[in-house]
Amino acid sequence: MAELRRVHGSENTFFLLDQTTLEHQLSRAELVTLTKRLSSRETGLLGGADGMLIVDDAAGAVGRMTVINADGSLAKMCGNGLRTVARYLSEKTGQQQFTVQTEEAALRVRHVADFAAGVPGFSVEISPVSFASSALPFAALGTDKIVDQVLPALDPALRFTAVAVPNPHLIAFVSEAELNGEKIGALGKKLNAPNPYFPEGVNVTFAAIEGAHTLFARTYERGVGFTNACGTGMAATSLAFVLTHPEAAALDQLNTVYNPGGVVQTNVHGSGADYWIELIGNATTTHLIDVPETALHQGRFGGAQIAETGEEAAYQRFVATLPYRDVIAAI
Ligand SMILES: N[C@H](CCC[C@H](N)C(=O)O)C(=O)O
Repeated sequence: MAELRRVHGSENTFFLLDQTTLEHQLSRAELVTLTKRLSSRETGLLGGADGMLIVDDAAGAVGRMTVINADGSLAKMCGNGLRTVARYLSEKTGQQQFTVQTEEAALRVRHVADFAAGVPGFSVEISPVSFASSALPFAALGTDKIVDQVLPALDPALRFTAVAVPNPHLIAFVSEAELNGEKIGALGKKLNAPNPYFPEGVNVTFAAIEGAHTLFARTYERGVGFTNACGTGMAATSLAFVLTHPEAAALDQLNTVYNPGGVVQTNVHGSGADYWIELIGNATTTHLIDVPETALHQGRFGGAQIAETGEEAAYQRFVATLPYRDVIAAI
């Protein structure tokens, strides 16, 4: 039997598979097929998911995380997912503070205080950060760097910031009303279909400034579509917040970022070419799932034995206490 876990950070939901526990590791092609089938919102397991997190061994780190989006594409990073992988590896090894190898970098993670009873918290490093057009990549927008800029090819009025952390993000600060408008969906679809501007796609985040150090963020994700939250998106948006709204945000200060699935805290550090962001939020395991290993190799999960952990009830009690329920209801 192999074990899958269903996990989430701010209800950005994944299946987690530790390849090191298998008799035979799944090939990349097998992982892609399994991810698409498990994640399907129509025919997937437990209502599908936003993708899959694969844990492997890594030299010089406690483990390696690979992220596969629901559509089978590879993601360079996943902030909400990394918190759940950090929790998994923390419980597996007994360590409270360590590094996890990701596609581009070994990132620091640590166990922090619970957000509420039954809602474990983890903090993860988001880096490396780049504004270079080659890092996202973007083209045909008449600029080498996008910081607080109107891009008429995309929208006549919004001011955009684009940053790789290292997965690609395009950010605009908008009114609360525009969080639930058509604009973010249309832009997300356009820039994640074949297009000359972001040839590899881009995660699109719209954020409303709710007050000093406080945002509400919504993301249309590359390889997925709308998600309840995007950790790297909220980290990238916090950096854009510091750079473009110095009256409301600053380096080395905690921000609170509400989202349709809950809330995280962020803290932007560094300067110039060397920013990094702390992302702090829940790391919740909702289900433990036993599946024969041979079935996983074939991309099947019929006959899976599923046990609920009870953590989702605790999480729901926690989010019921959060503000902005009206904003979420209107989305
Ligand atoms: N949800 C993730 C990001 C997934 C990134 C993916 N959609 C891409 O860049 O391809 C997060 O919490 O950071």
